[in-house]
Amino acid sequence: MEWDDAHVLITGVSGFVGSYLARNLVDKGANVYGLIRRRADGTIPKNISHKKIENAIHFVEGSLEDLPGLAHAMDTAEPDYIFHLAAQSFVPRSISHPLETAQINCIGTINLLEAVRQKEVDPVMVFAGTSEEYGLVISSEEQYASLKEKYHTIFPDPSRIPELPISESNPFRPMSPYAASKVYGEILFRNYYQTYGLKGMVSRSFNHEGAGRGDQFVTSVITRQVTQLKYGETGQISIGNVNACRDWSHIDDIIEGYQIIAKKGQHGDVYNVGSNRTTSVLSYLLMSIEASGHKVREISTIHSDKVVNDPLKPDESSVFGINFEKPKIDQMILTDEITFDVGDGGILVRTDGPDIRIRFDPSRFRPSEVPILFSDITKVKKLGYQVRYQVRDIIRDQMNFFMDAENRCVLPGSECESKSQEKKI
Ligand SMILES: C[C@H]1O[C@H](OP(=O)(O)OP(=O)(O)OC[C@H]2O[C@@H](n3cnc4c(=O)[nH]c(N)nc43)[C@H](O)[C@@H]2O)[C@@H](O)[C@@H](O)C1=O
Repeated sequence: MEWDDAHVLITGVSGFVGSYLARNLVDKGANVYGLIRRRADGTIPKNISHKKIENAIHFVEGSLEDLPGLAHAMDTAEPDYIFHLAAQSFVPRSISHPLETAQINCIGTINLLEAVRQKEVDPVMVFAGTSEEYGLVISSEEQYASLKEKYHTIFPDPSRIPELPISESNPFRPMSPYAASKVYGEILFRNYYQTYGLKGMVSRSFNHEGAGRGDQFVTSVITRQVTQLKYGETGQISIGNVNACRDWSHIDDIIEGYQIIAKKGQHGDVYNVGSNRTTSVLSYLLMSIEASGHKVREISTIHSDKVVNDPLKPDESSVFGINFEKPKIDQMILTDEITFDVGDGGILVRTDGPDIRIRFDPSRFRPSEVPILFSDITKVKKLGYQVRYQVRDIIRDQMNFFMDAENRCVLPGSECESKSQEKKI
């Protein structure tokens, strides 16, 4: 894709996605401008120094909450393209800090659009929307009945069951302040196109992961702990809801998706970007254990008597009327043949090496949960999008990242933390 000499402004350039996208666009010859908050201590964000792009991009100091600063960024960058990635993106944080989330994700987005409108620049803009906007997706009649009992009302009522895979016309049922803030942002983006003619498009990206993914997200939570276990730095793995199923993509696929939408998408339109598969948190964990060198033979719950032999055995039976490759344990979770809850205490994993103990940590369970995400990506594929990576590729990259002891370290104030201090400019 041609990016030579294009001026590209990225909000959230120091984040996980922003830094991958910036590296990729620099390699393709773009002039990349990154909106970045002023850092009193003059340090370079870790994601930027890891990607070795501190001298390859132009930093524009500013924040989404500061409209004059954003207007200045337009003058400096004169953008042909804007990727609006900056956000408070951690769902539990939005539950504990809803106002902060709204300030950054809602007010920040309208500030950006206002800066573009008032400055009369004319960039093509891509908004990082999310599969969380779909939120509560109905996967079976039984699940629908139990959700009705729990929430009393499901709005809007499903027009088909299962509502899977999720296409762009699925209804919004956001389940967190984060998800609601993204619905606001995307509708505003589309509204600014309809009302003012701003060339905004929306990528509804499903979960995307890779080396350097934020510490708090489940794929990093898992691969870090599995690596720590390998090095004898921990005795067990702590986790929350292992039944949740996600459509995990490799970050390198998702950043191509953003670019394809920018170059080939229709202004004012919306595109799912995902991998058209779904995998449980439990499978991600078991696959990570296998990636660390131990074949998984059997799992059994600690405080109850649920047992599954050979849980990662490939299964190609159809679920939701769709044939797709998944492990046996996911077939069981997706058809409600088995579910795990806090009362089970955890899971003992028998491998061809040591037994591994997984503890269910009640503080990691969410008060409102999105049970399943599984994308229909027909629309973005028509623009040329392709899924190149499997879930095991993501796990491999994350495990390799955590093989480096500095990357594994998260304990504040510890010796390894001081060694991994961000570089000074
Ligand atoms: C597309 C979307 O993708 C991300 O949102 P997310 O799906 O909430 O991502 P996550 O990695 O925090 O959780 C995934 C699942 O994993 C379960 N889970 C179990 N145990 C732990 C656990 O210990 N930690 C976490 N974080 N999750 C756990 C948790 O309950 C949930 O069901 C963000 O990028 C968001 O910005 C976004 O837009």
